[in-house]
Amino acid sequence: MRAAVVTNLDEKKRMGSKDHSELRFEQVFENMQDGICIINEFGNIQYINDAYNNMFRVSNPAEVGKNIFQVFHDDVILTAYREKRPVKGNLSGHYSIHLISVAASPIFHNDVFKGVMAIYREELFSEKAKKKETVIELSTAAEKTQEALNNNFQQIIGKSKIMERALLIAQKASKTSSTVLIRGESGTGKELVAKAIHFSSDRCSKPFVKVNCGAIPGSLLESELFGHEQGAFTGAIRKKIGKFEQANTGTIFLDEIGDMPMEMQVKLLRVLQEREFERVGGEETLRCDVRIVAATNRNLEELIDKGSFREDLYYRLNVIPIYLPALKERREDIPVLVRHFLDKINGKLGKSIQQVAPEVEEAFFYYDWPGNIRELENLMERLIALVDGDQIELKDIPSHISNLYTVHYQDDHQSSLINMDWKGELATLEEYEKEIIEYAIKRFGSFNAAGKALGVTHKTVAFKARKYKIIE
Ligand SMILES: Nc1ncnc2c1ncn2[C@@H]1O[C@H](COP(=O)(O)OP(=O)(O)OP(=O)(O)O)[C@@H](O)[C@H]1O
Repeated sequence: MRAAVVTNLDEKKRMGSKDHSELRFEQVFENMQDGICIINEFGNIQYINDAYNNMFRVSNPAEVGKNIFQVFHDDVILTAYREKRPVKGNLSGHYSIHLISVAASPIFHNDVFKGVMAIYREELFSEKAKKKETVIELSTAAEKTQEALNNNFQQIIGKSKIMERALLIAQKASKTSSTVLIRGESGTGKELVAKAIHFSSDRCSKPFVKVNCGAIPGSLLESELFGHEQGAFTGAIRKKIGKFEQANTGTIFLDEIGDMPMEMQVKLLRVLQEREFERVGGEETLRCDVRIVAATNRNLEELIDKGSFREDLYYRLNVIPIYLPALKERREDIPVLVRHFLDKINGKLGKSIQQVAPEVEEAFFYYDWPGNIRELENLMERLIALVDGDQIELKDIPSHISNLYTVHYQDDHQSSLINMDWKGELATLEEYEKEIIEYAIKRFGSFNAAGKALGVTHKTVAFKARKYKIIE
């Protein structure tokens, strides 16, 4: 079966064993103008072609191997995967400057589900697109340069393609009143983006109200969101206006939405659907005109599977999804962020640290930043406050980060095989392979990252690591 051959294509390509029919498939896909994405039965991206990369402004090594629930916000492929049936649809128009139609089909081999293949087509010449020609031209220009982001978005630092793309989508979203769901690990800038959306929208002079749905106990959240009447419960001494009323005509930012208790999710769903609610203990139904921006660092799809997040609410919130990449996914932004924080924090603390030493920059580059930009910002503030000279040196930074520079420096200068021609002898191919696999795992810290650097899948790295007894 064609599709079954296709699912194994990328894996086999990487394992170096493809037959002629697979090669032909690959050539066909690479030359197609339609974007192709193939995911396996576990939802991991197995293959994407060049057209897909161009359409979504992503790159193959960064995307392949990731799980669709982490990177995709495309309901068509997600539904085809979840329900194992063919699904057709359009992307909402926030992914690209053009309308993109998607056809996703499940792949079965001997009746066993093997994954999904999706085809993406930009409807460049459709009547709809023609009418929007001017808008498209403007958007094309906008996509090409960071300068096209307005002031609010320019405060959000990041030159990487992946970040630029997220910000452009957010800026487009700000021009609509649709609900936005911002996803990303803690400290990736979700709140910053939510504010930029509000202040770029035509509601900018109206209130922006934030609610941290994870920090407020379930019992209090209802009155926090919708308010209460006097005497509604013990302690309700006077009437309270809730966040939805406060945000009327403006924007409400529902942070940590994944932590909202189930019973509140039903109530929120009603507001999303009907734009109305009652205060706790009240009879009167109040209407509100509020733009909703929600954010989460949780995997909502997993929560839905576990039964702790409502699927209907998920679809209501996920109208315009925006994914903010972790800092380790956009390491090329680290120098520009460091520069930004040097300028910002020097000003705040009245200091004049000029720069970080090149070794520090290198150590920052190798570090994974689990706390993302918040962690980098806090560290820069600490360093700027404590360092006396005009440069931040390797000795100034925490050892768990500076050690990375030392390890890389030693690796670069002591790799025995790379410099082993002292006897004029070559190692066997297997010996080279063992050393490079060992080196990559040590250097990148995970099979996934090592695989990306070597251009193979994480499974291949794990397989070879076991084969050479690098790990048990
Ligand atoms: N791209 C960026 N440029 C400049 N500063 C940034 C950027 N991203 C985040 N920050 C800064 O990092 C800190 C954390 O950002 P923010 O609170 O928006 O993250 P978050 O994703 O909402 O985090 P959490 O999920 O923990 O609420 C803030 O001080 C913010 O100003």
